[in-house]
Amino acid sequence: MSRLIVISNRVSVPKAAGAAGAQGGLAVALNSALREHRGIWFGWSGQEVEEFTGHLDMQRNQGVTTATIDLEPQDIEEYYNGYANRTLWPLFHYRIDLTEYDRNFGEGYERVNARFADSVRPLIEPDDLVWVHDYHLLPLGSLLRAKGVKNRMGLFLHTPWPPTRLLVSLPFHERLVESMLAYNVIGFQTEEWLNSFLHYLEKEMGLPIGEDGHVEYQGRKILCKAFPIGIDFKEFTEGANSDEAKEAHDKLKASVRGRKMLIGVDRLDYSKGLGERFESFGRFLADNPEQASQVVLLQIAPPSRGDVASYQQIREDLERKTGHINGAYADVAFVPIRYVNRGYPRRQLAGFYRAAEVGLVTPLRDGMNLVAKEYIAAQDPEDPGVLILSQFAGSALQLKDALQVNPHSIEHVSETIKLALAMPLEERRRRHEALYDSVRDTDVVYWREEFVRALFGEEATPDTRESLQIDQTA
Ligand SMILES: O=P(O)(O)OC[C@H]1O[C@H](O[C@H]2O[C@H](CO)[C@@H](O)[C@H](O)[C@H]2O)[C@H](O)[C@@H](O)[C@@H]1O
Ligand SMILES: O=c1ccn([C@@H]2O[C@H](COP(=O)(O)OP(=O)(O)O)[C@@H](O)[C@H]2O)c(=O)[nH]1
Repeated sequence: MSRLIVISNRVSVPKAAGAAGAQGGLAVALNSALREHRGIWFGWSGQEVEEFTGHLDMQRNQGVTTATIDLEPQDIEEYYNGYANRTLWPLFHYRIDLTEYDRNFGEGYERVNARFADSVRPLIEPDDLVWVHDYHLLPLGSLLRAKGVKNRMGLFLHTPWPPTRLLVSLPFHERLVESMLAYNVIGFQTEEWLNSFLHYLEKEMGLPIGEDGHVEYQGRKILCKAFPIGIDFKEFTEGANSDEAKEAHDKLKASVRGRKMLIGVDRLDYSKGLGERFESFGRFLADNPEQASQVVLLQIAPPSRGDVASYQQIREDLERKTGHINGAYADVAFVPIRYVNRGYPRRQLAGFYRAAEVGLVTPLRDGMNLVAKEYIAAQDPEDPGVLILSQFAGSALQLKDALQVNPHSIEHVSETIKLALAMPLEERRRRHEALYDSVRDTDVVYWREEFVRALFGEEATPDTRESLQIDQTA
């Protein structure tokens, strides 16, 4: 019977969890996918050990078996802080101004990918499906192939894939992309990132692209396809109806004392457009003085990747901007921006989302953005809030009934805040209904089933599909 072996940099075991909510959407989505499957989730524990031993820590938590390894300080510096978060992350988010090309980072990246391959290899049985996640582990599939793994293997990239003109600024880009072609399936969040990847294969490698998204390389067929990720709709909406969510809602509502509220929830990351968002809110206050004391922005921003300088800078920048706006518009009993540097459990977040008249999701570039979907799922359908969504988030391709904005345009976002706050109930309901249906129908279960189905490929049989609980009628 086939099992699913999921491999990602970060594994959501209590030991690795850190502050509530600081793990981001990948951990949230995979936890939910793994609960449904027999199988193993393998990755880094998030812990540091003086010297790498390869020791596997196996645990079973809430129905999910995890296997984790600890990494040594040089690994974390060169692989996680270095190549993953100072080279690939900014490059994949179109920020070549922040991208650092340090050869040591590349070496650390290859070393840690080799360590992942050595450690996970003994766990893989002949019938297993192997599902690798994200930019930390692009070459892992080819390293496993070199170790004799013949299983079907898939890669899902949670971030954007950059245009070819940007990607070619990466030294050894050819080697990186070629290593990805060891997978049987390569998945992206949206058609936009998929098309950028196919463009690279065509223009830089001269590979013909089949109409169905198949690429032929060295006699093998690789399926390249978009699989937009969703939220765990069932779990989230159950949580949104919990006492914890209601309490969080009521407390927050009481604290704003009749004022309208906008909410932002983002890891403290420059890709999330927080600086531009604060400036836009400041512009709204300046342009609408009659509303300036009647509107509050709650920004929840748990710190992320704090060892990387660009993340320290964004933190300083936001503190300065918050101080500036609050200094200008606060009075003794009121501050317009509540800027909170900590994470909250999702049940409480659900209560916060529901208490806010406007969800402000304005990344400059984002693979998907699950917060946008959670905001919709948390609303009261009778009196829903309005989602303002960046046109550069992957989720914008699905959430067409949101008020879409260009987050770089301070004026546009400021005007859209005004529009959202004044939107009549009927229009709010109409937009929400369409958004809600989309969030419900393309949830994380749908995403997982679609990807696993593709991973099975032509070898899927009713028996193996049943063993992975794939909908037999789909
Ligand atoms: O593990 P960290 O370094 O703390 O970062 C957290 C995660 O951030 C990124 O999340 C992405 O995945 C989401 C779910 O698919 C998607 O909605 C979002 O747009 C992406 O930014 C990163 O890709 C993950 O690997 C990290 O675990
Ligand atoms: O205080 C917080 C902040 C965020 N999150 C969760 O972290 C995820 C963020 O995912 P998203 O795709 O929006 O962005 P990412 O951080 O993965 O780039 C969402 O499920 C949020 O509910 C959370 O649980 N608590």
